[in-house]
Amino acid sequence: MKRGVLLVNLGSPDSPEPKDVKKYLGEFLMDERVIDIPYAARALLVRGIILKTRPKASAAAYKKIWWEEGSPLIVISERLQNKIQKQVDIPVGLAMRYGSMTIEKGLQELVDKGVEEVLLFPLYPQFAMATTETILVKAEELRDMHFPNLKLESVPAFYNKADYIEVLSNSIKLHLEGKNQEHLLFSYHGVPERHIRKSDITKSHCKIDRSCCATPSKAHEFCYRHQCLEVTRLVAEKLQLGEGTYSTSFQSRLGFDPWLQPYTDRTIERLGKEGVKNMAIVTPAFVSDCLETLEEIAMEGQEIFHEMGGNDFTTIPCLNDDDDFVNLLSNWITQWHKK
Ligand SMILES: C=CC1=C(C)c2cc3[nH]c(cc4nc(cc5[nH]c(cc1n2)c(C)c5CCC(=O)O)C(CCC(=O)O)=C4C)c(C)c3C=C
Ligand SMILES: [Fe+2]
Ligand SMILES: [Fe+2]
Repeated sequence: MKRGVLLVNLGSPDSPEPKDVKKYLGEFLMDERVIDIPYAARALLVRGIILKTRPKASAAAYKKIWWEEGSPLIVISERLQNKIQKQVDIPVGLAMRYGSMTIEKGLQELVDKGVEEVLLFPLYPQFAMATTETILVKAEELRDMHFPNLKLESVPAFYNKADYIEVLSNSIKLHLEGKNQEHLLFSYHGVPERHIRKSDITKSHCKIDRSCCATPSKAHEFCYRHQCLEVTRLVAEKLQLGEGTYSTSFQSRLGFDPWLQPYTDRTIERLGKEGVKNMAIVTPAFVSDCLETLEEIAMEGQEIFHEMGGNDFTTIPCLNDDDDFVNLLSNWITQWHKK
């Protein structure tokens, strides 16, 4: 069987104009795995409330980070794809879960190259229903509708793979050289707490308390919170970070439901108030820099820190198309191809 790979990331609007942002947010937020409430309530919330105001504000934020070549997330994902393609012998496609670079087009391009078996590669280190799961479900739906003979496999969450932790830790170390930060904050994209309970395959383990994510359980294969806390723990171990010099928080909450805590903006505020003058922040839920890292963290986060009296605020870039990350993903793809 001829094999190929489809890298899949989240997606971005076609442009930072409010009409394109509205179209993109409409598709994204109407996904039942992102806003997981019944269809009628979701439509009312998204089309009746969120899309009336958010596109203008989001478009203004996108304008601040947009590159000449396009959305950073898309441009970086394309660079990653091109570099991986140079290292592996099978076709490597790229698609986005939302927006114009659809998974359907990505699968079609691979099929046109004669591919009969596709390795779906969600570009997320941690599993979440709003990211990995929605990609896999969408790809299966498309296969059943348009490509009935195509075989699909997928790469599981890679948050705890030793070689990934090594590449991430080395990148953090490199970007912190000579920085002397007092605190390193690991900020992950948040999700509503309800998502964690829904993904708990044991239906009883996840209590979102101090101990559940540290107590071994089958639930952890699909527990976003456990997987984020593990990345922090493993990197801290590798870099020998001292107790109290690092912590974990969750960013980008939307709406009024409780999301995973502590929240990043409040944590930055607290650190500044406590007298921390020099902090750094890393965002390991994202493999590519995007709106949430370039604007929410590097711009807004920095502003909060300075307002609270902080001085140096270092934002560590995502792994993007760094050579070590390219080598890592290419190795995994080659291993799969040879199996
Ligand atoms: C209920 C809403 C949302 C959930 C749940 C959610 C989960 C989630 N998202 C990412 C990664 C990204 N999200 C990005 C932008 C973004 N996310 C939401 C909402 C939810 N995300 C919104 C409304 C937006 C758009 C921007 C805004 O209006 O604030 C991005 C950036 C995209 C870009 O174009 O740069 C990424 C990446 C993860 C990993 C995740 C769950 C783990
Ligand atoms: Fe998001
Ligand atoms: Fe847990």
